[in-house]
Amino acid sequence: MKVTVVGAGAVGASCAEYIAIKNFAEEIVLVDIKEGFAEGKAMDLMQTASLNGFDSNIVGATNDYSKTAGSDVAVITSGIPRKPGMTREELIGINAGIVKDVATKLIAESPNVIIIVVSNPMDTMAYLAHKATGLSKNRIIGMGGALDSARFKFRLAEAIGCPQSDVSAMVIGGHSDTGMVPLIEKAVVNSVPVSEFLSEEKMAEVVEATKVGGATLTKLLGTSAWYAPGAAVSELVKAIALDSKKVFPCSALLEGEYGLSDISIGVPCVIGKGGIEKVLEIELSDAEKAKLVDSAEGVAAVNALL
Ligand SMILES: NC(=O)C1=CN([C@@H]2O[C@H](COP(=O)(O)OP(=O)(O)OC[C@H]3O[C@@H](n4cnc5c(N)ncnc54)[C@H](O)[C@@H]3O)[C@@H](O)[C@H]2O)C=CC1
Ligand SMILES: O=C([O-])CC(=O)C(=O)O
Repeated sequence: MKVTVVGAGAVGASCAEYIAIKNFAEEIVLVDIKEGFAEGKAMDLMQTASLNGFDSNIVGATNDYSKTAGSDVAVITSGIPRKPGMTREELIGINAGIVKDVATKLIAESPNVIIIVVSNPMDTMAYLAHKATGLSKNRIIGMGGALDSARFKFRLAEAIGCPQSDVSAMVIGGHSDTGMVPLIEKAVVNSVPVSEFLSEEKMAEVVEATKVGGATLTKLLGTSAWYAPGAAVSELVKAIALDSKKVFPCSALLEGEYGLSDISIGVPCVIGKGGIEKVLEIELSDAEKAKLVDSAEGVAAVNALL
């Protein structure tokens, strides 16, 4: 498998590192507009190969898309991150132009590529990538829910005092501070509902901490996070590479599912070699449905700014 990662900054380099360490890709191409930056990150990462025990070849390129030709998967992380106090939506002005340009260049070199959109505001950038490229809906995956669900599991395990590996939980909806819908009623610790362990008040705290997970880290770091985002992307790429049919919440273009259309938003998806192979329409409670509809209104309002 050949994977391109556009943007060799914090998230892009983390994606490349986790993909390399998981050792399922033959080649990883890092692309950035900053002269020499991607080449430097690629060389630095390649010097970890004997230490970390991987065989992937990592190459860097300054804005040279010919190096990306024949990619199976391309991850778009190019663009600016938010600073403390900002929302993801405020990044649209700069990032929309970058995502549109990059998506078009990627398709020109790799007509069969599956694109994973990471740049924020992610749901709107995934929607824009659809509009700009006309690719079929299975081939554009917005990454947000995989990360938000990992943060939800972290918060649940912390509150319950159990290992994260025992927690199964999912966040759907828009990847925004107010739009995420952590499905607390469906969250379990090895099949036991989390309500057996946590009070209503504690569950509400966990949900709130999950929704502002990115903002909390941005305040601490001065810029947004990269380790968990990179790890989340690497798991999506791995599911495609291994055709594993794993379920992740991803921002998918909806055509009537959940009563929503003409919008990319986080819903559970089966991920395999075809990208989004299926959007799963799970049973939602009335409260969950109402939150998803609210979230979709928020995403649609941002899409209208394109
Ligand atoms: N969807 C998600 O869950 C997450 C999304 N993000 C988003 O990912 C994006 C990247 O974040 P960071 O890596 O922290 O930022 P960063 O500033 O560290 O890296 C971005 C890189 O993109 C490059 N770049 C800018 N324009 C480009 C172009 N036209 N072509 C190629 N490269 C270009 C920059 O030179 C820079 O190296 C941000 O928009 C951030 O909000 C970050 C974390 C999670
Ligand atoms: O918070 C941000 O701006 C970056 C991001 O999407 C995340 O870490 O969830």
